[in-house]
Amino acid sequence: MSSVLLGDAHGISVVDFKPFLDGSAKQDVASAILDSFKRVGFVYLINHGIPEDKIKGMFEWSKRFFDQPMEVKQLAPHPPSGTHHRGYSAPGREKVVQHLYDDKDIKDSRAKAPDVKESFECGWEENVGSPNIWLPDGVLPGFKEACMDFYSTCHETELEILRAITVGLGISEDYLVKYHDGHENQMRLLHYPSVPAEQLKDDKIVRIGAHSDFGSITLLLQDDIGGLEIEDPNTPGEFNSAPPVEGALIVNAADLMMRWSNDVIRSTVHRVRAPLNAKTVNGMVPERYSIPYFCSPERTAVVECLPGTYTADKPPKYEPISALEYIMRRLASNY
Ligand SMILES: O=C(O)CCC(=O)C(=O)O
Ligand SMILES: [Fe+2]
Repeated sequence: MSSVLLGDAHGISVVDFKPFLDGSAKQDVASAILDSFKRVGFVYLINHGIPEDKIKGMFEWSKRFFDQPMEVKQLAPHPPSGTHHRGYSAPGREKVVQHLYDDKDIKDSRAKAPDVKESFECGWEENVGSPNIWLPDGVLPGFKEACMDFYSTCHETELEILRAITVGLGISEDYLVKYHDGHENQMRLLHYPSVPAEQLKDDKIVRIGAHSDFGSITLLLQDDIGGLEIEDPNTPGEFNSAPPVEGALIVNAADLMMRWSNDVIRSTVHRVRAPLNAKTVNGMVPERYSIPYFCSPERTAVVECLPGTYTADKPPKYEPISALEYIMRRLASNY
C-alpha cells in the first residue's frame, strides 16, 4: 500500500490527508479514505487541515462553557422541540436512541439509562429555520465568535473530504461539494462528566447510546480519554474501540451518505462507553470532551444514488429523496 496509509486501529485506516490537500497524491488518498468508509464507515485523518491551535482553543472554550454554573448555561436553553437542535442540553436531557419510533419505547429506553452528557449546539448564524441560541451578551464574551470561527474552519475541511469521496468514486470532484454550502451543519460541544466506573461498566450509566449519525459525514475531535466504540461491521452487536490517535481527526460517514452511495459507503453504529485502561480516581472515570461537527446537504438537495455506485446488475436501492424530508424524519425520531 502507498505511503498515505499510516496504519490502522481496529480496521479503521489512519490516512495522511496532506497529499490530497497539496495535490501530490490525490487519487491514492481518496482511494484509501473510500476503502475505509466501505469497510468500517470511519477513517482517521492526519494532516487534516484544521490548525492544531484552533482545535486546542475550541476545547478550551468548551471547557470554559461547561464550567459555568448550571443557571448560566441554562440561559441558552435547548428548545423542547426535537427539530431545533441549538443551545444547551443538561445531563440526561437527551437520550440518543436508534430505531425506536414508539413514544413509549423511547420513554422506557430513556428511563433505563440516561445519557450522562451535556452539550451545546450551534449552526450557521444566518439559519432562520434553526436560529442559534447563545448566552446573553456579556456572558462569556468571545464564546460565540470562537464557535463561529471554528464552524467555518470545519466547513472548509468538510469540503475537502467530500472532494476526496467523489475522487475515490471516480466522479467529478465537485459532485457532492455543490450540495454542501455549510448552512445546515451542526457543531456540538460535548462534555461527559466524571461518573462512577462501576456504573459505566454495568451500563447503569451510558455516555452516549449506540446510534448512527444521520447526515452526510461527521468530523469528530476527541480528547485523549477514549471510550468511543464502533460496531464491528462483520459481527453486529459487537463493538471495537476507536481509540484517540494523536493529531487525528476522525471522520465517519452518516446515514444519508450511505443512501446517497447506494450502500457502498457504510454508516456505522457507534457509542461512547467506559474508556479502556482509564485511570480512575476514587472509583470515578475521568470526564471527557469531544466536538462532533455534523455535515448535511442543503435542504433543497435531491439525494439520488451517485453515479458509479450502481450498475445494470446492481441497480439503485433507493428512490430519490429531498434532504429536507429525510432530515426532518430523522431529527423528529431522535430527541
Ligand atoms: O463523543 C463522541 O466521541 C461521539 C459523539 C457522537 O457520536 C455524536 O454526538 O453523535
Ligand atoms: Fe455520533
